[in-house]
Amino acid sequence: MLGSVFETCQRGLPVEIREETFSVSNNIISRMVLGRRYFDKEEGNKNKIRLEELKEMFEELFVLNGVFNIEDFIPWLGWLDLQGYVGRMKKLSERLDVFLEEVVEEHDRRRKGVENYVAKDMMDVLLKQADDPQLNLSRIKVKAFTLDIIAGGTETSATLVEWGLSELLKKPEMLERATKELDRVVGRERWVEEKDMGGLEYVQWIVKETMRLHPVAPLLVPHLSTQRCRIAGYDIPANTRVFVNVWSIGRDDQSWENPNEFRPERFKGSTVDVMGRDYELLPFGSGRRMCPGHSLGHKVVEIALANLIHGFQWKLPDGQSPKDLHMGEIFGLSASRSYPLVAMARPRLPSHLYNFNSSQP
Ligand code: HEM
Repeated sequence: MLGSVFETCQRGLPVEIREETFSVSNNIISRMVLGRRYFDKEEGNKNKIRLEELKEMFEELFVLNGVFNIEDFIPWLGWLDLQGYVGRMKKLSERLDVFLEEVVEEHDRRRKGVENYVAKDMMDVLLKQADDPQLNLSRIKVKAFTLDIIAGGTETSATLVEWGLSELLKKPEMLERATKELDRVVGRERWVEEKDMGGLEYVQWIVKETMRLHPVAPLLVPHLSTQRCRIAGYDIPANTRVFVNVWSIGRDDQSWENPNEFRPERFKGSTVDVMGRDYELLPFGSGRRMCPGHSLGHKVVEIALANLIHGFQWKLPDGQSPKDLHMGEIFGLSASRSYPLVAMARPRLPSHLYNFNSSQP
């Protein structure tokens, strides 16, 4: 990501932040789950799918997961598909399946005939489990599980880093404070590493504040009550579909002072965290069904944002002032920016640090 941003600014071009953040989070998750990068920015690599195409499919997936589909509530209207969502879902599912089939087949070929094959990635592990008939893990379940993890781990982190940088571009004094902290803790001779994060208090506050104002799943994922219960005076019968509005909870003036303002310092001396224990801040949900990737996702967002701030001086393109930067969001399962963030970057570290070896699989 850093090498790609560097190349773009060397050419004097504005950086499309989302392209970069999507690419980095997707590469991380794809190498963990599928064993290699399956996606490429460039066209024409026959072993890889165009990243742009995947991004477009995931955006559609998140929009369709969040839409209000009339037939979910009035099932007898189902055959009409009044809003056309079901048709879109089927089309998308076919497109995603082509990719997933290819991945499963590649993994199957690799394992075939190899005695005591040692799993190299998550899909290998799943396919090995699927060999056991007692587990009832069909091929379709392996594909569904894989899709959940890739989609859950890509869109979310990418969206948050884009929001974080947007907020900082709106408040240049905060960007400056974060840059100074990075210079003090990391210095200008290297990139930020995971072990540095403990000392980067202000950057950590920025990430928490971004998650408070821009929870990527504003209504979490729909839940179902298993038993009858009463919350804040409301009776909720068993088997009720429940939405938890973490977007509103994060902006509730009973819990937060000046809730609509982006103010990372509010976390100074506060023990409120994002791990599901503090109900006023629930970007990953809470309890049994909270995000299983929360620890990874949190780290990816922190390290990606920290390095973007550390490695580059950022400003909005000519003619755009911070107050003009539009902060509207799209409503879907995830709340991303309605207008992608575009910004100008200038390298601020010694030039040899931008020489990246991109030979990783
Ligand atoms: C900063 C990044 C991330 C954020 C903000 C985030 C947020 C969330 C939220 C809010 C939920 C729903 C929880 C609920 O309804 O209570 C969720 C579920 C889920 N997330 Fe994440 N997530 C992130 C990263 C990841 C990563 C990296 C992975 C995979 C490695 C992942 C995989 C999943 C899966 C599979 C679920 C569904 C869990 C279930 O239904 O039991 N997420 N995530």
